[in-house]
Amino acid sequence: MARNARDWDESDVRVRPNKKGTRPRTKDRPAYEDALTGRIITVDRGRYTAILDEDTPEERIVIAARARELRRSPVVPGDFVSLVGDTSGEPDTLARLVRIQDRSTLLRRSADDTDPVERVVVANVDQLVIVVAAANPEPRTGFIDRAIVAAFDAGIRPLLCVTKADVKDPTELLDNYRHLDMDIVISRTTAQDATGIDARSADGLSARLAGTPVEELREMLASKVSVVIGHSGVGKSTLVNALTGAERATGNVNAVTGRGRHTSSSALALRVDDAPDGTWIIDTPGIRSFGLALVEPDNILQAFPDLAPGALDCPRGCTHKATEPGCALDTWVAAGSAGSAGDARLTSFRRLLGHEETGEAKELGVF
Ligand SMILES: Nc1nc2c(ncn2[C@@H]2O[C@H](COP(=O)(O)OP(=O)(O)OP(=O)(O)O)[C@@H](O)[C@H]2O)c(=O)[nH]1
Ligand SMILES: [Zn+2]
Repeated sequence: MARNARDWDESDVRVRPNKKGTRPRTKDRPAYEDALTGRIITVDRGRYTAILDEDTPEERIVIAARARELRRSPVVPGDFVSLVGDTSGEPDTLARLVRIQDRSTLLRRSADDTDPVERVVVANVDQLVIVVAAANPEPRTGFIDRAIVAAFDAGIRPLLCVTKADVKDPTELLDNYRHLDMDIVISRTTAQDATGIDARSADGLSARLAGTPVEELREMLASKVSVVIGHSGVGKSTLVNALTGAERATGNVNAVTGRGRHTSSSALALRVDDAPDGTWIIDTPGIRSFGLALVEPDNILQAFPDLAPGALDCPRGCTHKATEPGCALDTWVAAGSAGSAGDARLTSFRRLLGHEETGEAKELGVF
């Protein structure tokens, strides 16, 4: 089962327990009754950029520092936080961030599959947009499957976006995902004399993307907060820029973040253009994939809904590994119940399952 999103709050974040067992945050809370709520857009060297009074005439960007008692709690893009002190947003002012509000979802990862240390990536996102290129770089199903598992485990809806369909037909890749209830967008560039959306990439070059897929994606993002991940060079920046009008690479941050240059290594929430209020996309330049050390094996299986029913016939305690003599998944796949890509799906599932033992996933270049 997916974790219930409502079960998450900041106490799930790795905070070292207070020795006395008291929780100062709770004790201090009444003092912050006049605090204002902001949405964190980005975090950079101990400074938290928040947007306040969103979509009102008073909307403003406020920079904040964390209160002492929160020093060990990660604050990430997408977090709603309570701010006190100078929340005017005037130049050179600094507000104080006193509380991380309860999170609806929390996307975490371990640095790799054997690293139990969790890092919080983003909070309160509804969707994970997994961006892969049809070619150049070659798509890796292991990467996609791993991201789906991470999304499933966090109670976040995954979407798949395949770029560069002009370079290669992605049909074969997509055969792996036909049996999943997952929305897929196929993006491509179009001829310079055709209509489309010109968008700059991270390398400063402009590509003209076909309009229809970008509009499909824009609709899927509407009124939601989505986080995008993808390997370098897949066209993630181009896509994000097409949706937001931001030109991150050149340092011209979206109007919403206002001042200053943005270091392109930290995650940044951007408003989606021509979309309803509350439509945000969080770009994650440093994050290419997820270690799954924190994910229960059963949640890995549940993220493969084309295989999961086959495991009902497994012997009790079956680990579903390739070495299990009685694993019913082999029969399930051989019978065609998981479709024509069943073999590849089972291999991918087992590779993710085996992660904790071998580190093999990494060596095989699944990342
Ligand atoms: N042929 C083709 N090229 C594309 C497409 N989308 C993006 N590109 C090009 O691919 C290159 C990489 O695009 P970026 O947007 O910089 O890729 P990225 O995923 O942001 O890469 P990093 O910034 O390194 O993370 C650029 O030269 C783009 O113009 C596409 O659909 N088709
Ligand atoms: Zn089994």
